[in-house]
Amino acid sequence: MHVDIGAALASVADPGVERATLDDLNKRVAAAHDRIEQGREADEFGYASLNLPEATDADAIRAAVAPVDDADSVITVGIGGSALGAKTITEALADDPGSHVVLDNVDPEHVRRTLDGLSLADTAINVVSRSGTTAETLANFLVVRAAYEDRGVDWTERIVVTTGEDGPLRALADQHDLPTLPVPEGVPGRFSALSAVGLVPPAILGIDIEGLLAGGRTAADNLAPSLYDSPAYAYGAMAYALEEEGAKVNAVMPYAERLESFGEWFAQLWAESLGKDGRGQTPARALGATDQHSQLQLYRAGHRDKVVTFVRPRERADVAIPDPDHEDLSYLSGTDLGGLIDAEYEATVASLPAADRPELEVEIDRLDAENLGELLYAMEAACVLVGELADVETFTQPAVEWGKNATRALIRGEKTDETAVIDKRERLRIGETESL
Ligand SMILES: O=P(O)(O)OC[C@H]1O[C@](O)(CO)[C@@H](O)[C@@H]1O
Repeated sequence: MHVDIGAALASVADPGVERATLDDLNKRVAAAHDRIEQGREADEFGYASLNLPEATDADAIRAAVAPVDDADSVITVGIGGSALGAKTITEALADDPGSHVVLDNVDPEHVRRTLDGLSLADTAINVVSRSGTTAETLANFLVVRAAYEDRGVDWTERIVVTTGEDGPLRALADQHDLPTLPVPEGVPGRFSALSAVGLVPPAILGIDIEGLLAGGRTAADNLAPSLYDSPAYAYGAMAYALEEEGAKVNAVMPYAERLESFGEWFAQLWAESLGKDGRGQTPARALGATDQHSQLQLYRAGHRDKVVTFVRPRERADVAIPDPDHEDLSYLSGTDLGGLIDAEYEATVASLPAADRPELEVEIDRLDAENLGELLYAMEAACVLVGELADVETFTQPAVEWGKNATRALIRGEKTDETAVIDKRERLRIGETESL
């Protein structure tokens, strides 16, 4: 994996980072690296995330999924970091990405349609919740369990549960003596892709989880006291410096359909870790080449408050473009789709500095287990570095609790501080809808 930060230097971009500023920042990168390494050595809460490639027991995961690894499909019931890592990995690496469906929302129509579309006898259930209490996950699990029972499929024979030591999900697993895996100690969900939290569906679907962990180890080995020696820290330091210069939005634009969910995973990692104390880059999700025809106008000519992060695998599949039978399409003759998307990548990447806008490039050799594991780990390490440089609480997410408390009160019909806010919310309704 390599990162190219040249097009975000102030010499070519606004906002941009002066080389001297970056060199000064590198002194703080060295100190942050020491703090991170100290946290890793002590397996400190949060920093333990960066020990997963060594700490994760791939054999234990394979043993836990053995009873269900003949399944044609997997349904993951989880949300946030308990779903996005597995979703990213299977979308990128599964022979059939459609063999992993993820219920990470409680939209009744979507849940019903998803369950109706599955042969439950051939589908393994992967339930994941670090806390074991998340309402969406527990509600969806109860619905999934009832669907298995309604169709006469013994759900207790088709399930793996990954959860913490306490909570209703752990109690349920113990009650039914279900195969369980522990969530990694001291690792927030968004950092847990390279643990059982992210690796159970890949293991069931025959993906090389050992290769993912090896890639994570490669990225870990490449952490260094200088950003000029570490792709992960180069990315993190430049993203931080760009935010300081006004780049409040980080649009992640992978040029690979199978990395679309990577953008969703990155969004939680970046937003939930760094959105603290009135700061944090807003992660925008884009996809190349598609969003050249959608969001690129804004990235090139909108507010000077963005950096675009391009991600691409160098190796591409060969899909020939048949000779065109119209002279206006003669430019397509002799190339293939891989050549076309790479030309579009080069053109779009260059179009940002051509409009003196910053962009960062992250490149992997190919989309395989090792390279994806390296990419995931590197972005996690970059995020931890930004948290150190920004001096925020990278590993907690207190701001999400208000909504959870309000939801529980509304469901229970209780009057709380939160429901009082809901009741007196400022409204100015325009238009008519039928009142239910
Ligand atoms: O794994 P759990 O405890 O169900 O939490 C799911 C997600 O919800 C959050 O706690 C936010 O509410 C995320 O940090 C986490 O990934």
